Amino acid sequence: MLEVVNLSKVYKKNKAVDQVNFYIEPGEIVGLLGPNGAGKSTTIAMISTLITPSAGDVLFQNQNVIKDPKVLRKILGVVPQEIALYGDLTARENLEFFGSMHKIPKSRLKERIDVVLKQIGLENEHKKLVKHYSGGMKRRLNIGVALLHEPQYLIMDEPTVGIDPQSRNHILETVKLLNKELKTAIIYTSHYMEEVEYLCNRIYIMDQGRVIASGTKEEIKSILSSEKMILVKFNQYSNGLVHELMNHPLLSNISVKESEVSFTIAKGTNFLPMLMSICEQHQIVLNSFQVKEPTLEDVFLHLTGRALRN
Ligand SMILES: Nc1ncnc2c1ncn2[C@@H]1O[C@H](COP(=O)(O)OP(=O)(O)OP(=O)(O)O)[C@@H](O)[C@H]1O
Repeated sequence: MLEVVNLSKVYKKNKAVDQVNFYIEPGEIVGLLGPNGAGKSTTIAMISTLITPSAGDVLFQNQNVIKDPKVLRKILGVVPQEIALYGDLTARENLEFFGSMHKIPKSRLKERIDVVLKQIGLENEHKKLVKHYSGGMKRRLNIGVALLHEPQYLIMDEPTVGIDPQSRNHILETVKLLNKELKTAIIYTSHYMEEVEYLCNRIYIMDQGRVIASGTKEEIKSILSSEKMILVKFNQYSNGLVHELMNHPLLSNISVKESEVSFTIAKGTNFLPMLMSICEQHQIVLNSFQVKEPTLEDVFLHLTGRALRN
């Protein structure tokens, strides 16, 4: 098990990471979800022993890896957020270079490179210079580099930022496959809640350096179990009606998108008749009234009063 205990990083007065605790067991996919600046990358950099914590510990099988990172480096692969590749080399040459840095013996490295190129779907593109790759292909190769030494644990820092949908799907499926077939444990950071919801067994939601919620998807969503989420659509946008809903004492977490309004309300409240009469006052037609399942985004909004994506 890999574990972080009361991990903190302070830059001058800014607490980038503030007493974060979490763990990942072998074979799990754990999500680290949070908006830009939440502290995900800093947490990962500390686990990867790239930066030194201001306080707290990183433990692998109860051994402190900050003091002695050798064991961890053998079993951990890290996919950084920034693309770290050489544009004037081909994919194969990049893998050869990074493989030699990991001190993988030459005979074994060739075999590993062939396997990795297949895993990342670049087996037919390995002779191209990386500077001629699309953004998505570079992202895939960035992942390949981290897979060369067959890590049991893999950390992926926002691996799908800024790429085309096809490459994004390929990366999501690669993550699933690595976990299913090789039992690789994966820490997946993202601010795309749908990715984390799709991939992860357990999730930690971070905001402003702290973990503000954690558990399985179901456990996290049950934070909202005393409330129901409602989405209503009107025939047109009305300033007066929106103003009235915003100030309604029974509603919270109101979000308005043109003529659609979503909000939460205590379970057991029959709001429909009240809404009909508000619509009548403002001469607006209610086109639909839908009770929806909470998402991780809704939980984040509930806990912080802000949307996950900015
Ligand atoms: N080297 C640094 N010096 C000073 N402040 C830093 C440094 N690195 C990060 N920070 C600050 O720490 C906070 C957390 O940043 P971090 O990059 O860990 O967040 P994040 O959740 O990974 O965000 P993103 O999704 O944008 O990568 C931010 O306020 C950031 O400005």
